[in-house]
Parts: sequence; C-alpha cells; structure tokens
Amino acid sequence: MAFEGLSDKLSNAFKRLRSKGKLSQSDVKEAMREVRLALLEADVNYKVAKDFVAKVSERAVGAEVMESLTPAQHVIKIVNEELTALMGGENVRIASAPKPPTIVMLCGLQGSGKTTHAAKLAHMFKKQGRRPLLVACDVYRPAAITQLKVMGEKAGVSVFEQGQGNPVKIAKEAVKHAKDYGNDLVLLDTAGRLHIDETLMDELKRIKAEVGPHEILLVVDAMTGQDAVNVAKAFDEALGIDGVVLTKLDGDTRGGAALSVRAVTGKPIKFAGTGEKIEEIEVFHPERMASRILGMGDVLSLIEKAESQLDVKKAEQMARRFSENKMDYNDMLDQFAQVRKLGPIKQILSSLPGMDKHLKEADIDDSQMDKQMDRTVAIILSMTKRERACVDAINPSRKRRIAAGSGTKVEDVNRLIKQLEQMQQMMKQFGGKGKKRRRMMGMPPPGAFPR
Ligand SMILES: Nc1nc2c(ncn2[C@@H]2O[C@H](COP(=O)(O)OP(=O)(O)OP(=O)(O)O)[C@@H](O)[C@H]2O)c(=O)[nH]1
Repeated sequence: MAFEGLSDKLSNAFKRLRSKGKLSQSDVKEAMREVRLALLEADVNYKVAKDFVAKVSERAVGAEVMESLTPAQHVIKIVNEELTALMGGENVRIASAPKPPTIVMLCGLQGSGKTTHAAKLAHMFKKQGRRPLLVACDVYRPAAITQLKVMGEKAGVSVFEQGQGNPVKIAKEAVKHAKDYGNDLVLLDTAGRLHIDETLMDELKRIKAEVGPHEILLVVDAMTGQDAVNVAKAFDEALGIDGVVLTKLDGDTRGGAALSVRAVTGKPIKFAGTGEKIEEIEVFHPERMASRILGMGDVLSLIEKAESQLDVKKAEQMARRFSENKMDYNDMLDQFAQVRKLGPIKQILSSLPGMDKHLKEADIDDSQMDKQMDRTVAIILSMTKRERACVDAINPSRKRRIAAGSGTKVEDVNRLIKQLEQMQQMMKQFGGKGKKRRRMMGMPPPGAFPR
C-alpha cells in the first residue's frame, strides 16, 4: 500500500516524542529532522519537505505545545493539519458547465491510466445520477478504442468513437452528439505519448480550442514519484490544467507525488485511483489522506464506498433474513460477495483507525485473506442446495464429501459450520431488537479472516 514507509518512519519519530513528559526545543528539532528525512525518502520534493518542516517546527515550539500536558499529541495534530494543507486543504470538485453538457478532457502520458480513469469517472458519475458519454480521442493506439469500449460497457456508459479519425473533429462531434442525446457529461479520453512532445501538446491545445472543456484533468501515475510532479508542471505550463487524477495509489508508491503535486503546481489532486477495477477510484480528500498517512485510518471514505457499492436491496433482504434468524450458507455467500465489492480486504481493514499497524505487525497480506475467503466460498459451493439452506444436517460422510469437493479438509468444513452456528447464536442474542440486528449488516461473518 502507498505511504507504508512514510507512515512507519513518521510513527517512529513520534514514538520517541511520546516517551517524553515535556518537550524541549531540541526534542522537537530532532523529531523534525526525522520527519524531513522521512519525507525525502518518500520522494517528496526537496523544497516542499523543507518548507513543510519549517512550518511545523515554528508551530511546534510555540508555547501552546511546549506547555501542554500532551505535547507529542499536539505535534502530531500540527503535522496532520500541515499535511492536509500541503495537499490543498479541502477536496476541490470538478467544474460544472452553466449549461450541460460539462466537458471534461483527460490528458496525460502513455500508461498513466487515462482510459481506465475516464471509464472509472464515468461509472462514478453515472452512479450519482449523471448521464456521461465517453469519447475515444486516442486514435493512434487502436487498442485504446477497444479498451474504452470494454470499460464503457463495464461502466454501463455509451462510448462515442469514429475509429482512427481526427481527434479534434471527434471531440467536436461528440459534444454535438451529447447535446442531441441528453448526455450531461462528456469525458474525452485523449492520446498519450511516452514523453511530453510538441505534437502531443499541439493536438491537446487544438482539442481545447475547439470544444472549450470546462475541466482539464491530468492523469498521472503515483508510482513515478517526482516525475509525476514534473509532468504535472509541464502540462500545466503548456496546456493549463484544472486538477490531477493520481492513479495507482494502491501500489507501493512512496507517496512523494501525492504530497508534492499541489505545492509545486498549485493544482489540486481531485481523484485518486486505487486499483484496476472500474469502482476503484476515490474522490481525493486531503484531510483523509493525511489521516491515513499518520495511521489514523479513513473511516469516512470506507463508509462512502460501502454506501455507493453495496447492493441496498440485497442488504435489506439479508437484514430481513437475519432478523427472522433464517441465516444460512447462501447468506454467507452473499455477504462475501458484498465485502469483495469494497476492494481487497487488507485495504478495507487499513481504513480503520489503528488497523494499519496491527496488519503490519501480524504480517497478513491480501492474498492470505483472499485465499481464506476463497476456501470458505469453495466449501459452500461444494454443498448441495439443501445443505446450503441448512435443510439437512451435515453428517460426517457429507463433511468428507464437501471437503473433497472443495479441496479442503474436514476441519475446515467443521470450522465453517461453527462459524454459521456462532452467527445464528449472535442473531438470537439480539432477539427482537431489529435495529441492532440491522446494524450488524455489512459485517463479515466472524472468523472469515485468518486468525
Ligand atoms: N494498480 C492500478 N493499476 C491501474 C490503475 N489505473 C490504471 N491501471 C493500469 O495501468 C495500465 C495503463 O492504464 P491505461 O488506462 O491503459 O493507461 P492510458 O493512460 O490510457 O494509456 P495509453 O492509452 O497508452 O495512453 C492498465 O493496465 C491499467 O489497468 C490504478 O489506479 N491502479
């Protein structure tokens, strides 16, 4: 996950502060030296790191902190506030046209994730009730058009394409098409190049002049660190950008791009890409990102994700079955499917305050957790329909059959049976209190994760 190294180093710097009752100026100085090193090692721009530490130090040696009973906490609070400010303070939304459609142009270097993120944005806005149109302006790479069509289908959004025609003309005709067909959002997927060159910029400038986009979003790959920041600077100077989509934050990026882009270019990060799947995009909230970096979790984003991804009808159906205490293995399967929609389990858990540290200490990785879930799913799928609905008791010979069918051991089957019994028991304990039970919804079954 992104920021792992930075989080660890900051946490070590603060641990030493925490062990002191009262802070001296030299304690603060020493901690700030560590913070600066941590930022530089995370590939944060040199000047940005220097200015950041200067600001935090100035505030941290103030009377408010030095005389406080919990000075370390105060310093962490200041770092949190300054990290938030560094990334722009608040989330900046994309522009909205006074009269639809709003035209958003996505640009960036090859492989940065433009096509993927055009589709992710379309999917996200569609869920919010908009009617987006994806436009294939990358005419040089035939596969890009096919890729956009495939992703557009996944997003349930129409794709406007004219094969390998003239991208400026395609953009113009797409806007007309959007007006004719009532699309209120046009997302232009433009071509990328390996490096910034004049031909690329010229084409982007011509598209800009022809259709007058309300928002130009630059897509940059977080894994490229400081290069991403330089690319953002160059695109802004040549074309003028309104914001940045920072992709591949799920990788082991050190975080430098996220922390430097705004300070170097003055342009905010508006969205973050966290995976290859269509729903793996987040609105970028500087304060939440700062909390994540400091290992304080990001519960708000997790709740938002749950609200937008979970199938409400299914959840209600499950809640009803729970409240009638009719839970069976089919419900378990449904729950797994819902949990999976939220992304890798480790990512979900690391959104909870303090969990990041525990996950690291326990050295549990995504594949381990996913494998455990896969095993449980395989066991359930090896049951007959009657067994899944708990109509027949699962006797020893059936257990052996289920274990053989799922490539697991009888102990694994026993463990699953026990889990369901525990869940049913738990539901009984909430007897009659429908509200409480409903609150249990969305929780994975106990023991779903490895111990
Ligand atoms: N892990 C991860 N992979 C991503 C993310 N966004 C995009 N990718 C992957 O990165 C690769 C490049 O993404 P594209 O969307 O094709 O990039 P592009 O900028 O359109 O590339 P060109 O069309 O060649 O200019 C693909 O394999 C994507 O699946 C992300 O947020 N996380």
